[in-house]
Amino acid sequence: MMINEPNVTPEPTILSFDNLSIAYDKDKYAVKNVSAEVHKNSITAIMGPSGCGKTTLLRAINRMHELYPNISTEGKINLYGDNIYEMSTIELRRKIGMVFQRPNPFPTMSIYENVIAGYKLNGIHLKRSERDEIVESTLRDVALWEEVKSALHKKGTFLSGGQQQRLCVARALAFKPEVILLDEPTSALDPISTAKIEDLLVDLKKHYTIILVTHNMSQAARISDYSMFMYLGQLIEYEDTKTMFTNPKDSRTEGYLTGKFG
Ligand SMILES: Nc1ncnc2c1ncn2[C@@H]1O[C@H](COP(=O)(O)OP(=O)(O)OP(=O)(O)O)[C@@H](O)[C@H]1O
Repeated sequence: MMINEPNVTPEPTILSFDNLSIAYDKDKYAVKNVSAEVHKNSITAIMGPSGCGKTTLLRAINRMHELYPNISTEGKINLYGDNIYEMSTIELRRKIGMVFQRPNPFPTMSIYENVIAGYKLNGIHLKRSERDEIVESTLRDVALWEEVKSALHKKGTFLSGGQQQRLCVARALAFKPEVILLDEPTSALDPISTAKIEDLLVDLKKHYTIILVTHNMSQAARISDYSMFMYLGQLIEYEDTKTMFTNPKDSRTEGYLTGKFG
């Protein structure tokens, strides 16, 4: 398996989890006492068996988990030291964008409208020239511009699955967020589209911080700088990816990585 080499100097912290616990129902914790610091301009993979709390932890970072009715959250998440639970969700979601498992461009919107959908939904008016600039530069960032520049006013859903997912990454990037969250972004894609998304993420970490939930261990090994292993809601191990894959400290991490469960 190809394993990403660790960076020589660790990047500064951008985001920290401070004793975070989340329960969907009273006393039924999906995330338990998670404390960790996420490094800026790097890719952090969250791994672990089904139901271990990966998606809940990821959604807590832009407060999407609050959409569930009886959810309770204890502890804090800080972005550059500021508690995200004290920010407005609008402000927070401009700083922390999200890409989902299945490509989900807004079906009634064109490619062009999808890229700038966040501005429209937030009632932010842009001049035509500003819109054009954001659409072109963001589509260039996700390596989609050349493929779609003559079809900008066609529906986003007319694109292939891999192109649609790059469009969804573009939609998340249009506000120039600090952090991009991705929940198994390639699990619905073929190997060629998956490789393109992986290359894109490695390229994007120069300007953004990326947190990725993945079931695909080789993907985590290939592209992530840091790996978290979760089990029954707890963060069992968090290391640079090379250490995690070559020298896991906890027997549960080792068991997962060697395919004993998952
Ligand atoms: N909406 C919900 N209501 C109640 N319990 C939930 C809800 N969503 C998740 N859970 C529970 O919380 C725990 C963590 O789920 P979560 O989806 O975060 O795990 P996951 O590691 O992302 O799983 P998977 O890999 O299968 O997507 C599980 O026990 C799950 O059953």
